[in-house]
Amino acid sequence: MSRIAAIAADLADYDAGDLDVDTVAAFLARLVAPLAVADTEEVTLRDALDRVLADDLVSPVSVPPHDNSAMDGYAFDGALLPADAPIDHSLTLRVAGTALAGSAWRGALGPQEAVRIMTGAMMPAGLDTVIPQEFCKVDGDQVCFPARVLRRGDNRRLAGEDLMQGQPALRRGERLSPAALGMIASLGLSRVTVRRRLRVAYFSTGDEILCLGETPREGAVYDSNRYTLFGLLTRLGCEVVDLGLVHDDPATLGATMQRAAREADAIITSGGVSAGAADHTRDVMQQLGDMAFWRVAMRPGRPLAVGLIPSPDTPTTPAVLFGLPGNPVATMVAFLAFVRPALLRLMGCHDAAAAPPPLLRARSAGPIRKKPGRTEYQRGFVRQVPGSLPEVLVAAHQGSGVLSSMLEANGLVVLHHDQGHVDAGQEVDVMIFEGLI
Ligand SMILES: Nc1nc2c(c(=O)[nH]1)N[C@H]1C(S)=C(S)[C@@H](COP(=O)(O)OP(=O)(O)OC[C@H]3O[C@@H](n4cnc5c(N)ncnc54)[C@H](O)[C@@H]3O)O[C@H]1N2
Ligand code: MOO
Repeated sequence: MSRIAAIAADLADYDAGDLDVDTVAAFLARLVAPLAVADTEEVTLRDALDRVLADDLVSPVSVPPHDNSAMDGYAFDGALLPADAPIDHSLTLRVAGTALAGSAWRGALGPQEAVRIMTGAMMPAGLDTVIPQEFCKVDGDQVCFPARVLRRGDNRRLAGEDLMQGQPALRRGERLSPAALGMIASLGLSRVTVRRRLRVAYFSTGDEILCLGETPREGAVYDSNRYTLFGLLTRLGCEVVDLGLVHDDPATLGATMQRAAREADAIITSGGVSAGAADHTRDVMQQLGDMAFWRVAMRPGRPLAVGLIPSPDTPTTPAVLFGLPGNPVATMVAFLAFVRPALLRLMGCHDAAAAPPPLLRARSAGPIRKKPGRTEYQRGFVRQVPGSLPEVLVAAHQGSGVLSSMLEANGLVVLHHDQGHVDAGQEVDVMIFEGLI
C-alpha cells in the first residue's frame, strides 16, 4: 500500500472528496513527522536565530551563578527582622562597606551590621535580605528602615533560580527565538548545533500567468504567488529554490517537478489543482508521485494536493509536495493553515514549536455571514478596546483573489466547521498574523 493510502486508511473520517481542516492537519502530521531533516550543523549564536535546535541543551552553569541583590539598597541578615514587630518598628544597622556588582565583598561583619549593595552584586556571606534604598534613612554610617516593609529573603535572587547547572535549558526541536539566543548566551555558549535549513522549491503554473517584466497581454495576470511564497518561506527560515513559472506542458512540468524533488526537501506549487483544472499539473503530479487531491471543507483554500515525489537520485527520501490553489489569498491561507506547521515539523520542531499560531478571542464589530459545514478564514482587522475584549472588523471583500484585503487585515477570523452566522458583538476566534506573514 502506498504511504498516502496507508495514512488515509488509518484516519477514521477520511473522505478525499470532503475533508475538514482537522483531518487534513492530522493527515499531514502523520505524513511529514517521520521525514524530518536530520542533518545538523554548528553555527554561531547570531546565525542561530529561527533555526531549530538539534540536541537538548544542558546548562553547563547555574544562572545566575551566585546569590545576588535584585535592588540597590542594604543587605542584612533577615534573622534581625523581629517576628511580631509593631507597625512602626524600625531597624538601625551600621553600614560596614559597599558590595558592587562584579566582585565579591569579603569584609568582616559584626552583629547589627549591613552592607550597602548594588543590583546584581553578590550577596555577602551570611546576608540574605535586601532593603531597597528608598525605604532607608542614612545618617553617617547608620542606616535606619521600617522593619515591616519586608520579609526575610526579600530582594535576593538565588543562584540557579533561572537555570540550574545540569538541568535542560532548551529542548531539541526548539525554534530559536531572540529570548532563546539570550538564554544560550547567558550560559556562556557562543555556538550551537542546529538542524540544517529546510530547502523548499516552489513554482507557479498556469498559461494565463505572466512573469514580472513580461508585456501585459489580454487575459493574463502577473505571477504574485511566487513572491508571496518567497516571503512566507524566507520568514520561516527556509532556503528557497525559485523554479519560476512553468507553462502547461507535461514535459516541462515533469522535468521541473523532478528537479524540485532532487534539490529540495519540500515542493510548493500554485495553481492547477482544482478538480476541474484543464491543465496537466494534476496528471504530472500523479504520474511522478504518491498523491492525494482534496476538496477541503474550508474557504478560501478548497482544492489542495499533497503527496510525496521521489527524488531521482535518492528515491528513499522523497520530497513532500504541497499543491496549493492558485487564487492568491487561497495560497496564503492554505500555507498558514497547513503548510507552515508541516514545514516546521520537517525542520525538526517539537510539537509545541510546530503548532499553528494560537487563536485569540475578539468581539466581532459587525455581523458575519457564514455557512455551517466548512471552516472559513475571513480577513479582519483587530483593534484593542480599552477595558474590553479586542474588536475585529472583517474586510468587505473576502474574494480569494482579493490580495489587497490581506494587506488591510492583521488577522484571520477563524469561523469553525459547525459555526453559522455571527451577530454583531458576538465573540469569535482570531489568528493574528504578526510575525508570520
Ligand atoms: N468547477 C470548479 N471550479 C473551481 C473550483 C471547484 O471546486 N470547482 N474551485 C475554485 C477554487 S475554491 C479555487 S481556489 C480555484 C483554484 O484552482 P487552481 O488551484 O486549479 O488554480 P488556477 O485555476 O490555476 O487559478 C485560480 C486563480 O488564481 C489565479 N492564479 C493562479 N496562479 C497565480 C499566480 N501565480 N499568481 C497570481 N494569480 C494566480 C488564476 O489566474 C486564477 O484566477 O479554482 C476554483 N474553481
Ligand atoms: O477556496 Mo478557493 O481557494 O476559494 O479560492
